[in-house]
Amino acid sequence: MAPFGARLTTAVSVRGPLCAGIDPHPGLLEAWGLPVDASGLERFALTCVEAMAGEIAVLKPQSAFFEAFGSRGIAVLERVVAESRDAGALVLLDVKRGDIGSTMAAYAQAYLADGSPLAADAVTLSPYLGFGSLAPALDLADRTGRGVFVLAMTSNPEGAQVQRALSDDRTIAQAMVDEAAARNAGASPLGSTGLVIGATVGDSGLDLAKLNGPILAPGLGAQGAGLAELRTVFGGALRHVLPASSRDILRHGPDVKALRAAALRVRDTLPVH
Ligand SMILES: O=C(O)c1cc(=O)[nH]c(=O)n1[C@@H]1O[C@H](COP(=O)(O)O)[C@@H](O)[C@H]1O
Repeated sequence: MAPFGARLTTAVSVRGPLCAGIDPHPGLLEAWGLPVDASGLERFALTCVEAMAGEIAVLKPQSAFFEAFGSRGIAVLERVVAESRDAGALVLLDVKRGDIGSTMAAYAQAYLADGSPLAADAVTLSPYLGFGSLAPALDLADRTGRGVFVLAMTSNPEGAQVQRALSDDRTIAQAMVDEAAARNAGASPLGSTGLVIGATVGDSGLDLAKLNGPILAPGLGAQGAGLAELRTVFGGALRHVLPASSRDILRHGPDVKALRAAALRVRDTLPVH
């Protein structure tokens, strides 16, 4: 497989820069008239795939909502990953994993190894056990043409306690940016070590000039961010940003056409890269 950074660049140039989240909140299942059980989860998630996987560049299923239903939920997640990819979308599996290196290698096998039932195109990772602890996942992703999005500055206000703390005159978040930049140095058109920076964080103080990698920007819609906030947070780095929205799109279901139209509407408000 070609490197993730290259595949993402192509997908965004063809389909536009939106990452649509598949977050089957129990409240959304109810709002769609579905039972809050594994069968409702399946209907919800596969409706999202039917509506969006043929049109949207990146789909981001949030693993927790599937795990909540145990093994039947995980089976649904496997189908979401496979069917979304079959329809041409890239799948970013939102698992926010981070562990000591030897265990991280097992998470890497689960999500980034060829042939694993849950292998996606990319995953979200948490570097707050130390960026270096993620090496087994970053290395495997590089070997298999997959990508990672490492949490740098998250959209929740509590994140600032850790992420904006200073260490050696730079914020912890900037240290994560610099680590990712080192991994991406020399890659063309774009490296495969991405970052997560919330669209809601305001003035981040981050220097993104050398990142040379994709930036996932959740917080669009339900968390209050729009185009103006994206411009404030990212300025000149906006061309590498993949804005993400979940609930603000999903509330338009269960009608497939209405859901698809909502996703396309959001996509078409975003700046073309
Ligand atoms: O990694 C993420 O996707 C993520 C990081 C972050 O800083 N903030 C954030 O909201 N997210 C995820 O993005 C999605 C946001 O959903 P909505 O607020 O419904 O658009 C959820 O799945 C969150 O877990």
